[in-house]
Amino acid sequence: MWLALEIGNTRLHWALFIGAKLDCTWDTEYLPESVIQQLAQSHTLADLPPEISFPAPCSLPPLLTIASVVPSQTALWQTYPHVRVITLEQIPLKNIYPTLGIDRALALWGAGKTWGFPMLVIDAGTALTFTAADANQYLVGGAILPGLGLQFATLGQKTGQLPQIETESLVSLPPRFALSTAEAIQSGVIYTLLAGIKDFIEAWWQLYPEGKIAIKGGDRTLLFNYLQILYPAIASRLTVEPNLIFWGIAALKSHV
Ligand SMILES: Nc1ncnc2c1ncn2[C@@H]1O[C@H](COP(=O)(O)OP(=O)(O)O)[C@@H](O)[C@H]1O
Ligand SMILES: CC(C)(COP(=O)(O)O)[C@@H](O)C(=O)NCCC(=O)O
Ligand SMILES: [K+]
Repeated sequence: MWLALEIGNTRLHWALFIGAKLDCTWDTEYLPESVIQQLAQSHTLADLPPEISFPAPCSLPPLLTIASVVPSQTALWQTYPHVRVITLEQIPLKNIYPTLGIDRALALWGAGKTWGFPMLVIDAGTALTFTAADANQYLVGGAILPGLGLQFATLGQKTGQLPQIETESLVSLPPRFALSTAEAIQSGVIYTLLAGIKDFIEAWWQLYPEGKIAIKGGDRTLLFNYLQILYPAIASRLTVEPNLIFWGIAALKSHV
């Protein structure tokens, strides 16, 4: 049994593996150093700090594997006794550049190993990223832009009169030409984000007409639902899967 931890820019994503089998996954907030120390000293479920919200009714896995794009958080978690931090060199993709995010590399590897290459992964997380590899598992490249939550947060924080829009408050598509401030922000951010995603997907299919696409990240469901309404032909070729990074980690385990 082993634990995997993906550290994103908003929160922590956990997975419990039994051998190579992904048993369960869950998310938590960032945890303070005191909780990490408590986790390190825990031997049974009863000792566990409640913040971990560990779901398995059994003894604690000794090994923790971390994939992080937040250096300050990596440093914090390195105090855990049996920790393994995944680095880019361990990922068999070719043509990767040294500062590529480990989350992007792992998600692409996990998706490609599962469904095949060419593969494009869209990560609708804190940042929204596109990351693609060709049939020979060469990184084609990608793009990074502010994610849905970050676009709303930036408008709320860097202007004098705009309210903060919460992504949880979004349900149906806003009117395109809005007559209130809140809906005008929603319209601007959502329709341009979806048009941008559509444009990247079309460019991907220009390059690789049979190229596969997977979407992950905290805003995946919301964006996928909107895509189904606006661009159903595109949505029908997308696979929604939150655990691509953990699949990537599992695929590495058998590789190294
Ligand atoms: N419980 C939640 N806590 C935080 N963000 C959430 C939650 N549920 C959905 N989200 C959405 O997920 C996005 C962050 O994506 P996520 O993939 O979790 O982040 P990261 O991996 O970058 O830490 C935010 O923009 C937010 O809209
Ligand atoms: C682009 C990211 C910030 C995405 O992080 P996330 O939104 O998943 O927390 C992360 O993958 C990162 O820091 N990448 C390094 C730069 C690059 O990939 O080129
Ligand atoms: K991520």
